[in-house]
Amino acid sequence: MFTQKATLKNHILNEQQQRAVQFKGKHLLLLAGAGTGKTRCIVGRAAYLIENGIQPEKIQILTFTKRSANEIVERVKASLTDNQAQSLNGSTFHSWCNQLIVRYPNLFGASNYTVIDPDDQLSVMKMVCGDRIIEYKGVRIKPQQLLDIYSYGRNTRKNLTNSIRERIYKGKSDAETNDEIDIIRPKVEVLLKAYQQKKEEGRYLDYDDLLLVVANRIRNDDEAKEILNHQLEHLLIDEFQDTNPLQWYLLEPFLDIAKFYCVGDDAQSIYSFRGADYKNVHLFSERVPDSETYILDTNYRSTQEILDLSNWLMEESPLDYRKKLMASRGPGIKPKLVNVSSQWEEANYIAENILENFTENNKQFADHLILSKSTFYTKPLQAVFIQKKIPYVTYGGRKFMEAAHIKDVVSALRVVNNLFDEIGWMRFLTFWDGIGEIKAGKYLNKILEFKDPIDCAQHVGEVIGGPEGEKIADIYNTIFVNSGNVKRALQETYAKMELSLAFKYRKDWEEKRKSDFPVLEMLGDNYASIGQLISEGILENAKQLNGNPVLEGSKLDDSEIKDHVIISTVHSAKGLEADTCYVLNVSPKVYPSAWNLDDEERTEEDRRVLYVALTRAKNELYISRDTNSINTVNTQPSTHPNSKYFLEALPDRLVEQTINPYSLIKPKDINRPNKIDLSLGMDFS
Ligand SMILES: Nc1ncnc2c1ncn2[C@@H]1O[C@H](COP(=O)(O)OP(=O)(O)OP(=O)(O)O)[C@@H](O)[C@H]1O
Repeated sequence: MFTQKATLKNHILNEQQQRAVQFKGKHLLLLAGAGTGKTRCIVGRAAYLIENGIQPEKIQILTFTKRSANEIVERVKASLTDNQAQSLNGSTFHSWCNQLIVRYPNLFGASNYTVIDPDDQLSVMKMVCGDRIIEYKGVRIKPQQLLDIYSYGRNTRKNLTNSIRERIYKGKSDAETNDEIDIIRPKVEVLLKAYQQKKEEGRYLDYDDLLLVVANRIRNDDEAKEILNHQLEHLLIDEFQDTNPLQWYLLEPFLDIAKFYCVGDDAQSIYSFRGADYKNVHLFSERVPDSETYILDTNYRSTQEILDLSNWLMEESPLDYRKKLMASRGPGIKPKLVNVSSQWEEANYIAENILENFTENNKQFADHLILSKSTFYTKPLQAVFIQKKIPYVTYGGRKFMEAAHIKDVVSALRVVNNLFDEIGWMRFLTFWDGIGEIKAGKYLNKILEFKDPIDCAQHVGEVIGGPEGEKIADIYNTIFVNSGNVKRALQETYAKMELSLAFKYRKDWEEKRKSDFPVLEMLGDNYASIGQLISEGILENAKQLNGNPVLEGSKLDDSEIKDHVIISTVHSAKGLEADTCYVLNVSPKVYPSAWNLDDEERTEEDRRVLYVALTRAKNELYISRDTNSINTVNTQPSTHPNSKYFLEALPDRLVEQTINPYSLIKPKDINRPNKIDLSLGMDFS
């Protein structure tokens, strides 16, 4: 019987939510609008299952970011007593597959493989392009784009021709594009096959491989199904609208193993560029026998004014989202549409507004969330915040394990973990002064002839020779001896590399990088083996390490523990909410993007991006836009019928329109432009 205590302790549920949490059938799709309590239902469902006797380790929560996985698991733990949910597992798709591979190395046949991150993938692809210079020169596509085509094809399960069309030609299908694709397709094929070959030789798994390795095994091997059948009972999947065909290919065979609890909102699908297919939501009942669909439609986050604007935006769409959110909280303040004339002006008005809220309105910095389509656009804002001493963090930056100095140290561990890890060796060897790529390549050829790590430990010093050889052999041996104690291995390695690291990164060693190594050692303490650190650590964002947050760009960040404003891309803001939200640059040519105008699907995705942004606000919503671009549209409405600017037909009643009160006074110009003479200024004699 369902225990009221657990669910009521931390989250009150309405009738619809209660019914969803206590679902008795086999598979459920919980289809719900923004702020209607989807996260609350996932948390409640996990708590409900555990309270009703399901072992927590047989429940797997799948989310799109590590952050939301952690948040959900923490909330489940907090809602139960006696550490009941201690072993509950929440992870991303990649991380989950990786855990399965690590747990069953023989079953999945991937022991001794090294997981490579996007930077490493690029290194491999660059090597391939260097080896296949004729094909590479013939395609005029950058190595990163080749990887995009490859990953897009695998994630969407589209063929090479269509993947090239989508990634390189933005979906255009005119005759000219067809001819071009026909010419480059065979060369791209050669390069991608060489990339696959290179992965095979180095025993590398890229992120997509993790999913494919697990999916193919479970699909084709009854023994694998049988084993997992005993391990797993419930799969709780968040943001189901963002799953892509590859993820569905992975999930589908699990329908026989576990009960699915999928939660999603088709109006918040914003990942089609990564191959997400929100039709996974629409096709759910067809694809999943024994499934039911429940709906949640009462919004608890925002006031009705904020929802009226969000509802209007979706009603304007040619697609029928059938979403009309009603606020349980009732009316509040109208959203403000602030017209600014430059990015700096926008940044200043937001900063002033936040400071005013902080000093006069009793709000905290953490009550403010700033949303932008791109991180790049937020740079002036960050500069103004630094200048005005407003504490902030950014979401959507470089991850801890991807920082160069961390990768240097980890490369030493990688080569001990996998003797054939060419990328690891190249990084580790070239780290040392006096060893360039050519020398490193020569050493590598010899190193690859070693039989095993012991052979390598004994002879690597001779292969390299000189003091460098001694250092490398010393580090290799130290790690080898300490391979059962990851923290120790990291400590020793760092101690032996510290001087060289300090020299290599002398520009910002003290201020930025040095303090990351205690963090790396703490990270190491969480892993039982070096292999696990490498494969999982590369996937995990160390941002929330042992509850000690780490700043983007990898520095330990004190302000995270204190009060701070969050500056986030809309894509990283899924699931976030704040009292006051500022949505930056809601201008023509941005919503939708100028280059998406002739593509309805992309335009609609931009609409959903804006919808996600607007629905983050609880009480106050500020939307800013650049007056210069508005003028362009307003003066030419008839010549630009396809401008499709989302706010073009915005009814006055939905917003309060203001000119930035902090705006710089504009100089008064004359009406008609003067002519200029460009033949002046040069003496041709
Ligand atoms: N039954 C309820 N009573 C009171 N508050 C609720 C209830 N359900 C949800 N809320 C609150 O509403 C807000 C939104 O809930 P939640 O984050 O679970 O929604 P969501 O559907 O996951 O949102 P989104 O998809 O937009 O991120 C939260 O502040 C949550 O605490």
